[in-house]
Amino acid sequence: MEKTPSLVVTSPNVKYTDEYIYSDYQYEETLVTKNGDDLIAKPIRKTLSIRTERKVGKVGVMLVGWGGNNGSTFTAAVLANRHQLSWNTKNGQMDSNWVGSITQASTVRLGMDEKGNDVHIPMCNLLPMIHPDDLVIDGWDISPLNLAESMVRAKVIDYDLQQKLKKEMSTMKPRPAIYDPDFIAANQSDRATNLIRGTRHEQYLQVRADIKSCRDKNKLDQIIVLWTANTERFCEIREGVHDTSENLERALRDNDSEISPSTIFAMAAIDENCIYINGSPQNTLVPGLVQRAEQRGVFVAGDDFKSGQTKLKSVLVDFLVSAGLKPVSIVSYNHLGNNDGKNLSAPKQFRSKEISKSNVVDDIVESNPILYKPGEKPDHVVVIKYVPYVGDSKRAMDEYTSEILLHGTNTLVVHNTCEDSLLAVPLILDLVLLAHLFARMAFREGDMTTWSSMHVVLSPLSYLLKAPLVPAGAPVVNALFKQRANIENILRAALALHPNHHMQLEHKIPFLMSELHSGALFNSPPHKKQKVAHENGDQ
Ligand SMILES: NC(=O)c1ccc[n+]([C@@H]2O[C@H](COP(=O)([O-])OP(=O)(O)OC[C@H]3O[C@@H](n4cnc5c(N)ncnc54)[C@H](O)[C@@H]3O)[C@@H](O)[C@H]2O)c1
Ligand SMILES: O=P([O-])([O-])O[C@@H]1[C@@H](O)[C@H](O)[C@@H](O)[C@H](O)[C@@H]1O
Repeated sequence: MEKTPSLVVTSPNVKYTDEYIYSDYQYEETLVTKNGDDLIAKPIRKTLSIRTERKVGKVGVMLVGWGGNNGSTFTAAVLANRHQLSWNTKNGQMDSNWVGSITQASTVRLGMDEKGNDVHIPMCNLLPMIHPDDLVIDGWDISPLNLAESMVRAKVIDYDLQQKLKKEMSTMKPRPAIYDPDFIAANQSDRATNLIRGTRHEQYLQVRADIKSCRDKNKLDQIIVLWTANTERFCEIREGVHDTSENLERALRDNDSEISPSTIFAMAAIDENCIYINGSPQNTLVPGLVQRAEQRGVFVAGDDFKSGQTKLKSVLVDFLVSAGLKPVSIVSYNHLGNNDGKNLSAPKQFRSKEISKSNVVDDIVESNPILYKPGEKPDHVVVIKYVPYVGDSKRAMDEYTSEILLHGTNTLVVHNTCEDSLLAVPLILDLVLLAHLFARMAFREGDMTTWSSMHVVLSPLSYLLKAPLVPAGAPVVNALFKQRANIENILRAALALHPNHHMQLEHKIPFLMSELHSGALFNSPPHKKQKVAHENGDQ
């Protein structure tokens, strides 16, 4: 395999030590105030110091729902890439890859070369990240099947590749899990034979013990617990139960029936100092759990992988509205035949998914008061049907109708067929890698003496999630390219690189064009030092 480019930033504002990358970054924003009908814009600038831990350590990912289509496919993908497996199909020999992962298969514009052409770098080469091959995988499932049997059941991986993975995956067996028939569809009961018995508190203790045993057995530095089990119904948030960390803990000890399995897993993860990520739409991360995460400084993220139909929606609606066109009707239909679709065929579980799939246009619509009056929204319908025959091959059909000039209309129709798990699994990898990276970053301003981590609710992961969880009071952003720019620019800031502005003035302003073509631009000294980046490391 060709050597991927490594990156060194030569700037007076970047300092590399053995332990950290330090950057001094000029964070700029424009503050706007309203004065009657006038808008007053005031640019501000803050000099931040950013510190990124270079050591990645040995990391485990513990999947809740490990035996599912996503869990077994994720495991297959990690192993296939680790062993650089190739396999035969009717279309010839196929090689392993991570297509669909932004960290492994997408690039970031780094800058321009001496000819003024853009230079791009793989996202995973910007800052130290876990290598997928090094991930230790473990997890739980209410189904007792080992991972090879789960892979066969999922019918996602090509047959010949399955044969090459079976032996190793047959040694992987999901740990018994927490099952509560009140939270997932009744049609899941036949799988539920691999269970942790006892009260909710006893189950919580067992999950903590599982995490400890995984950590000790594999000598892990960090574990990320990720929910890719079935969609649960929303839990009813109750005062005195879900509202504070203390009440949640008491309610758990009292075996309160409104505490869901996913909330128990999340609480156990947080209490074991493990990052917790919710790949499903239910409201696992109740207020008391977020408070607990804040108290303990443990990172959480959610909800619901943004893999296909919704991801496209967060691009199409952004394109339409930013083009001054007015989406007025959005109908998203899909059918699929996997177990996820079977679980979603139950009304309460579908409702969880309907919510996460429906809110994705709100921020885009609210950004344009020219087109939409306050509170006005497009008609928006979400339909999901379970059709066993098609299996994991989701068939999505969308219709977008927009008003155009002089009340004309434009209707876009999209048909999208895909193996749903092959779209979701790269997102699982990216969620793990990026959550782990953001957890290794710290920030301070001016003469602050202590470093501060990001807020424990990792909203930069919104790009990967349908219904992004954000810190209290923070705005929810769903527009896909704003979300991606958020990730890119945070990674760039950690290297004291300014956001990509795409102005390309070196190709538009004659004197800059001359500097570029004469080579003067490339020979100019780096900009002046803004602040010493702790010359001797962390003090
Ligand atoms: N494209 C996608 O596949 C996609 C996109 C977005 C969200 N999701 C969500 O990801 C989740 C998994 O999707 P999937 O296709 O792998 O579904 P799946 O049904 O194949 O896998 C879910 C697994 O979770 C297990 N399970 C159920 N309840 C459990 C519990 N309490 N503890 C442990 N295990 C439990 C089931 O036995 C099953 O093996 C679903 O909630 C789905 O809505 C999937
Ligand atoms: O990611 P996306 O394609 O918008 O949404 C998908 C739904 O359309 C699908 O029916 C469901 O089974 C998946 O879990 C996923 O949530």
